[in-house]
Amino acid sequence: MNYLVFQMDLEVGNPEENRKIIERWLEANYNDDLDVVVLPEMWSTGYALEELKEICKVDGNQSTEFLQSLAKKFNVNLVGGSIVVLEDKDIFNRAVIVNRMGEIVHTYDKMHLVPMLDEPKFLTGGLNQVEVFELEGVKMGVIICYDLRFPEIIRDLALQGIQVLHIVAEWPLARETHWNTLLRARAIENQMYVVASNVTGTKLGVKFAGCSQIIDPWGDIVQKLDQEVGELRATLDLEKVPQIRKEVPIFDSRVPEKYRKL
Ligand SMILES: NC(=O)CCC(=O)C(=O)O
Repeated sequence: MNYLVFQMDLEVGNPEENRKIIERWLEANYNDDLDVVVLPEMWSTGYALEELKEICKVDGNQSTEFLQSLAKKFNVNLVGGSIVVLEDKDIFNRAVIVNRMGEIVHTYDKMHLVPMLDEPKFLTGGLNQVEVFELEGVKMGVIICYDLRFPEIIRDLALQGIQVLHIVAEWPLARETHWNTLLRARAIENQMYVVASNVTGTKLGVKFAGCSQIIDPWGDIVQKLDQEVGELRATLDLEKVPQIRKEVPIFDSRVPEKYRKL
């Protein structure tokens, strides 16, 4: 499965410009045998939290429709990062997954809101549990940034059978060590591929970590960026998932009846 992951430097509060950045980037980096393209968290707006409601009202569904037309134009599946969506009075931070035909196959609203970035003041946490989606017959999951700190939901996805976990993020440089460590831990403890797209650059006084990366089910880093704008390009060898789960059979060794329900 051939992946292309964008590490983006976005324009805060400017969805139109960010759509142009993504389209130009994909035009420059596209190739015919691509299966999945991954974008970061809140790529259309960044953390323009005070303006989000107004942006949502003016911009409407344009970013969702953009993802759908992009997928069709380039004949590629999109883990389309996340975008903000206004529903009644609530703003959700929503990951959108689109297949090659431009059909939305899955959405996920960020469940855990980040106090350090003031999210609870402006956003509503997702109401639904995490669910699996399929692209090209492969079971996958997506979570959003701070969710990475909550292994419960990732185990939930692993037990639902995912082989690839996507993390779309705007993770600050101040906590870069946490980012790198938790991504790797999630790959090792769940024996699955982890594909992480983060932003880079300094926005509204926050420097973002970059460090987008792909980690295999053994915990080895397949590819990783530093702080530059750029992309990861890698082929995931999905045979590794059952191989490693056979070699170290943690899913067979689990004793859930002994675990306290938290
Ligand atoms: N955008 C985010 O969710 C940032 C998460 C973060 O800063 C952290 O977990 O630390």
